[in-house]
Amino acid sequence: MAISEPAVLTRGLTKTFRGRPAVHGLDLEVPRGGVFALLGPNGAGKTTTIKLLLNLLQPSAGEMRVLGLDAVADSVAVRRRVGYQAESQHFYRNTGVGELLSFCRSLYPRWNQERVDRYCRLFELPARARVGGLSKGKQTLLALVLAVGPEPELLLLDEPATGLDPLRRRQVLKLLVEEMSKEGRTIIFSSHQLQDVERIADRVAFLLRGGLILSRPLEQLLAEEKKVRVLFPGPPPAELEKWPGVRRVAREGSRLLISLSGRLDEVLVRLQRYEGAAFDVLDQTLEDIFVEYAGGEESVWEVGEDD
Ligand SMILES: Nc1ncnc2c1ncn2[C@@H]1O[C@H](COP(=O)(O)OP(=O)(O)OP(=O)(O)O)[C@@H](O)[C@H]1O
Repeated sequence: MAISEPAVLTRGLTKTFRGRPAVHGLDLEVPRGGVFALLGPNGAGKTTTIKLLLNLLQPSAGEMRVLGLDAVADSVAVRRRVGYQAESQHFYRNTGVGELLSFCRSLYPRWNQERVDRYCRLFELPARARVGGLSKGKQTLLALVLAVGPEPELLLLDEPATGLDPLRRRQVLKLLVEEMSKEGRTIIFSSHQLQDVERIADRVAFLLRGGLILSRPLEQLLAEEKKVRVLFPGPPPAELEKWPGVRRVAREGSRLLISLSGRLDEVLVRLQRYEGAAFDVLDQTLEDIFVEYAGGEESVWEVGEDD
C-alpha cells in the first residue's frame, strides 16, 4: 500500500434503507494522521458511514478504501488494522472485564497489553468487575480500551464521550489524541460535543442528509466562517446575496446579518463604499457554524425520518 494513500477515501458512497438514502453519494477523504471529526445533525448519516467503512453494513453503491484497502473485498484485513468504538455498547453482562480483555487479546495479532493495563488503571476498570455492573460511562471507557488494544492504525470512534462527565471527557480525549497522534495514527470520531471537537480536531467534515456539505481544516473553517452585522442608512444593495462569499442574508431588527464563507476582505471593501453603513464582524464558534449549516435555528423539524 502506498503510504500516501489517505486513511479513508470514499467515492459516491451510498446506502439506502428501504429505498431511503441514509448516505448519499458521499465523497469523503480523510488524510493520514491527525484527528478528523464527523459532524452533522441527528440522522445525517454519521453512524451509517462508520459502519460502512467497517463493512458492518454493505453499500448500495460507491467505493470505499480504508488504509489503502478495498473496504468490502479486504474487510478482514481492514478490521485487523482498525479500532472501533460503537455508539452504544452491547457487552455480555456477566463477563468479567479481565475475561473480556483476554478474549479480545486472543483475536488480534498485535495487542498492546501495557497500554491496556495502563488505561484500565487510569479509567478505574478493575479486571474482576462484571461488565454488566459498570456504569454507562465506565462501559464507554471499556469500549475505548478495547478499541485501542489492537494497536490500530485507524480509530473509528462513534460518539466516544457518551456518558462521560466533563472532566473525564477532557482527560480521556486528551490522552487518546496525545498518544495516538504522536504515534501517527488516525482518529475519526463523530460527536455532538462541539467543544470537544474544537479542542481536539484538526479537520472537520459536515454531513447533512447523507451528503458531505464541507470538509476543511478546523482552523481554516473558524477563520473563514464569519458574520457581518450591517446597518444600511437606506435600502440595502441589490443582489447582496450574490456578493462573493455570501451564503445567507438574514434580518436582525433594523440590521442585516450576512453569513460569509471566506472573502471577508472583499465584502468589507464593498461595504466601505456605502456611505453611512455601520458594520461589525462577528466571529463564529463551531456550534454557531453547525447551526448555520444545519439550516439555522429557524429551520423546521423533519418529521418521520426515522421510522
Ligand atoms: N438499520 C437501519 N434501518 C433503517 N434505517 C436506518 C438504519 N440505520 C440508520 N437508518 C436511518 O439512516 C439515517 C442515518 O442514520 P445514522 O444513524 O447514520 O445518523 P447519525 O448521523 O449517526 O445520527 P445521530 O447523530 O442521531 O447518531 C437515519 O434516517 C436513520 O433512521
